[in-house]
Amino acid sequence: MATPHINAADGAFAETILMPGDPLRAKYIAENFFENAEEVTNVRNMLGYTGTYKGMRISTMGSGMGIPSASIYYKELITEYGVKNIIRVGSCGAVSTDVKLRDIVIAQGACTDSNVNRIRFRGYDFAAIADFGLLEKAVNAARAHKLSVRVGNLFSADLFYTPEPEMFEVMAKHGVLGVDMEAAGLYGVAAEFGAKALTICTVSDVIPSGEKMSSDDRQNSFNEMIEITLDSVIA
Ligand SMILES: O=P(O)(O)O[C@H]1O[C@H](CO)[C@@H](O)[C@H]1O
Ligand SMILES: O=c1cc[nH]c(=O)[nH]1
Repeated sequence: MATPHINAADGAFAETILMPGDPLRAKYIAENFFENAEEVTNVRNMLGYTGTYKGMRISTMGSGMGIPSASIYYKELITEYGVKNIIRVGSCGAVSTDVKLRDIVIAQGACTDSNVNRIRFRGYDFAAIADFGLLEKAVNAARAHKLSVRVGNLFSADLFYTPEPEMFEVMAKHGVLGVDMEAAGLYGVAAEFGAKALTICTVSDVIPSGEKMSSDDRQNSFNEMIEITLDSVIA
């Protein structure tokens, strides 16, 4: 039922939902990839839509930026709307020049400087990992599209503007592929409330070289990632 943050009717969401941080990317996904898309929620302009993709009922909704915002929507979608599979379709910053602008990164796991998973896991370190079935299907869909993807660790940061930029080198040394702000929180919420989760990101900037996409590109140009994701969920 409706919550303080989601004003959709009961049953308004499909079991599988694609969640970018940006609500206008959710609108773009609904308008350009779904058939019969209908807006189902708009509290705070955090837009959500349900339609079909190749005959399968599917939803998309923005999560906002950062683990605290996104965790509210992830949790309510699971516990109040029966959502079973959440796939974050985000952007990330590469921490090494081996990872290029527009590369697609699938987060098998996510490190973080956020305390949320320690709060929910009684102070211990929770290994924030993707659902293997969703991950495997996404990799297979990328192969079918003849697109190479990077699979590995992201780092979900609380601060976009970090006071500790030297950490990017430490991350690169440890094989982290990029920085986002939600994946580790999504994996923690999914584990706590019994849903499946995956994060797929397109590299929107390369931190060591300073290359970056415009906000318009981040909103409207992630078609390859969206196609892989949608084809993986109908597989
Ligand atoms: O493009 P989205 O999905 O919002 O993801 C990334 O972009 C935002 C920061 O600019 C953060 O939410 C980060 O995780
Ligand atoms: O969270 C993010 C997303 C894109 N680029 C970054 O540097 N950080």
